[in-house]
Amino acid sequence: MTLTSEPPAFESGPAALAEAIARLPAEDAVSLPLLGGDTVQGLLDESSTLTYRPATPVIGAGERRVWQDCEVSCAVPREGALGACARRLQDAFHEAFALLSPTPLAERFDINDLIVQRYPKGSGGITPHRDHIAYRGLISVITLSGICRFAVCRDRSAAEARPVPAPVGWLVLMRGPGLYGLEDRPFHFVDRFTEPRISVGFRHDRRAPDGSVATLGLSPGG
Ligand SMILES: O=C(O)CCC(=O)C(=O)O
Ligand SMILES: [Fe+2]
Repeated sequence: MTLTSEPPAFESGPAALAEAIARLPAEDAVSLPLLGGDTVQGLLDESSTLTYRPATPVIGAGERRVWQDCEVSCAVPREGALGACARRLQDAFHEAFALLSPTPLAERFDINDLIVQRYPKGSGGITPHRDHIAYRGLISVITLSGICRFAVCRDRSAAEARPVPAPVGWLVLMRGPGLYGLEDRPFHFVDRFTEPRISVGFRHDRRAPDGSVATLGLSPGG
């Protein structure tokens, strides 16, 4: 039986996370350093053991079409390093929420959706899109390796693209519906893969049955 992994240390504390969250109504997405090299390596090691499938290359129809050029793994074990990172992130967000008044999110928020994405060098990335409406509150993406451009933009044509730094170990934090009572979702995209890249996304999916990664990840009696 595998032991549940220890939670990682974060390079940004609750105050820095709170400050980042408070900027989201105006900026749509912000980023900050989160994980040191050893932690990133542990997550990379685990990510290399997962099973991947090609992302559906085209989703949506007509003008709403989105192209995706990556592999995805949604089968992330809850008891490993990625699960421990999700739990730590969830706790850190709640510590940050407690520092902010009014509260940024007046609804349940737990991280119950983990996805690892692998993009080859030269990938077409993911064209401008909005994340699914079921992903509420805060959307987190941590870069584990590689280089690309992550940008927020005004529409599907990538108008007014504004890059959000996403170096290895950094958290890109994007607002999801419900944050500060805002229900719209920012358009964003990833492109310019000058190196292969691996990212991990942490989200709250309103459609998921009750039970966050935090609860699911606990070993019996733990
Ligand atoms: O890999 C990333 O940085 C996240 C890309 C994205 O926007 C998504 O998967 O919805
Ligand atoms: Fe997205």
